[in-house]
This record gives sequence, C-alpha cells and structure tokens, in this order.
Amino acid sequence: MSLLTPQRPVDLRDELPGSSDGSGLPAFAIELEGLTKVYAGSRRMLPKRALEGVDLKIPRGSFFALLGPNGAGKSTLINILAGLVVKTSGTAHVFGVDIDAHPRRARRVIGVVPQELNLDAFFTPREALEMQAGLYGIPPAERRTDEILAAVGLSDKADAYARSLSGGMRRRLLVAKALVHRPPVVILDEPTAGVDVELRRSLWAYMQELNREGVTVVLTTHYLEEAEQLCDWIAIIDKGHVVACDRKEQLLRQLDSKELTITLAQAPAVLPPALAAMGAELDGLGRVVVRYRPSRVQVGQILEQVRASGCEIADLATREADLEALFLRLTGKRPESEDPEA
Ligand SMILES: Nc1ncnc2c1ncn2[C@@H]1O[C@H](COP(=O)(O)OP(=O)(O)OP(=O)(O)O)[C@@H](O)[C@H]1O
Repeated sequence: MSLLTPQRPVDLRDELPGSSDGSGLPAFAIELEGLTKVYAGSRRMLPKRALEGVDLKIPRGSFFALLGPNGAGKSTLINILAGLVVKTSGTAHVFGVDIDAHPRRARRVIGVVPQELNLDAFFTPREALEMQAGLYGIPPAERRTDEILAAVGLSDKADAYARSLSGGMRRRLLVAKALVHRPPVVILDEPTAGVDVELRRSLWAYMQELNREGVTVVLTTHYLEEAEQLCDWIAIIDKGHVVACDRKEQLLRQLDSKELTITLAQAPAVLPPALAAMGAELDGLGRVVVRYRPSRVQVGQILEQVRASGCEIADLATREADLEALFLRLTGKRPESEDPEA
C-alpha cells in the first residue's frame, strides 16, 4: 500500500461552545452521562440491557481504546454516537454537541468506521466517496476524493466496483468514507479484525498522523497489544458498565504487579524450598519466576533471598504487568471470549 498522508481536521472553533484551555475547543471529544440502552425484547427474546448508566469522558486529542469482552456494549455505544441506535436514556455530547439537541451537527463532528463491511457493491470507491461528500453537503470544489483515495492506498482501484475489492480494500474504503468530511473525532469499531499485518500497520500509521494533527481517535479492538502500543487512554467496559477509564500508564500502575525472571547459574531440577516459600515458580526453561507488587517489595529484597538460599544468579529480567493482565483482572475474561449473558 502507498504511504499514507494525513489530511487536516475540520476547524470547528467558530461553531462550538467555549473550552477551558482558551482554544475555543471542548475539553472532551466525547462526554457521556448515564448512557443507557435497553434493546426491546420480542416473543423469543428478553429485553437486553446493553448499556447501564455509562459515564465516560474521552479527552480531546487522545488516542483512546474502548475495550471489553464480546457483547460488553462497545458497538452499541458507538452506534448511538453515530446516530444508528437510539439510546434509552442519558446524555451524549460529541465535540461539545448534544446528540439530541443537534443530531445533524453531532454527525458532522464524528466519522465512524463500522464493524460491518456494509458497502454498496455497485459503486466504485470514487462514487462512494463522492456520494458521501454529497450527503455531508460538501460542494464539489471542496471535495478531496483523490487525496483521500491516495491516503488509504486505493487510487488504483478508484474506478473498480466495490464488489471486486478484497476485504482489506473494503475496510480501507470504509475508513476513507468516514474521513470525507474531515471530522475532528474518528471512531473505529474493530477496524483490524481479520485484516493483514501490512494494512494494520499502515492504517495505524495514518491514524497516528491524524492524531498528531489534533484528531481524537477512538477504537475498539480485540488485539490488546495493539491498544497498548497505540493508545494513551484506555477504558474497559464490561456488561454495559465502564469498569476502568484512565491514562494507560496510570491504569497499568494501579495493577501493581511485576514479574522477575531469574536465570540461575545452575538450572535447578526442583525449586529450592526457600524460593517456593516466596511464591516463586520454575518456568519451562528452568528459570525462577517471581511475581511481586512493586509498591510493597523491592527487587533487591527478592534477590537477597535468592542468594541467601544458596543460588547463584546468572541473569535476570523484569516485566511490567500488561493490558491483558488488567483486562483479565477486571472482567475475568480474555478479550476475545464471549460474554455468557450476551
Ligand atoms: N439489535 C439488537 N437487539 C437486541 N440485542 C442486541 C442488539 N444489538 C446488540 N444486542 C445485545 O446487546 C449486548 C451488547 O452488544 P454489543 O454489540 O454492543 O457488544 P460489543 O461489546 O460491541 O460486542 P462485540 O465485541 O462482539 O462486537 C449484547 O448482549 C448483544 O447481544
């Protein structure tokens, strides 16, 4: 794919309510209060409470991950913001705009890349973008169809029918459609599910570029490593509730967990009792692994105990707790697992 080039976000300073930092822009790209969604039941299905009084503030300019097990309510939340699902109660502001009071304006300030590849098979990428620009009332002279197609690496497919595009290309076309009106907030719902590594890399490089330009990027993903690398803010949602929301470093620090791996000069066949008493374990390579709470124990204390047990240390490494550990602790599940109640 060609190297992606960023586009400038829309400048909404003239139309929006004032902010705290004097920029004229709102402090939060998205602000939800008591957001609740109950899907109506049917003869065969009970009503489903997908979101339960969600309070969430997404700082403007952040690269924000919204994580949660399957069925946690992430798509419901995104679809409410996109105007595709009607909330049951609560309030939602997007870039300072109340989605109830100004639904059209609210839709102008976000670009949503949906999970489903819902493209019209009989339009070419160029036609799809032109039509999208028309929907947003962008005059032909101000459209940047070619620029956006180049940015997502679809220039050479500009006039091919969407049905002839590969899954990865369709995904890129969805991203392009979401960017046509230069929204200051871009939301991507599982944009890299089933997408090859190359596309993932270039998509994220592009989103990082937009983020540097000031665009707030919100994404959901099952790839926690991806979220950990890209995002500076993280919220975890479980069974319709926000169970964590903070800066990434802050969240991981709260976990207060580190892992020390010690290679001994002579790999022991069984763990020396003094080390077993510390809660240490042997890994498959004969190394001693100790999990500890950095707020309570210092590495030096652990090493002293190891030496006192008569073991000679050849090498050691420490590892911070990662997002996977946090996710597991808060939800009791792995990110790709099904919510049994969903
Ligand atoms: N149209 C609908 N009618 C009834 N229930 C629904 C509807 N859409 C979603 N749900 C239910 O609402 C809950 C939240 O679903 P949602 O799709 O928002 O979760 P999610 O976190 O996006 O999951 P995933 O990671 O699988 O996309 C689930 O129990 C789901 O079955």
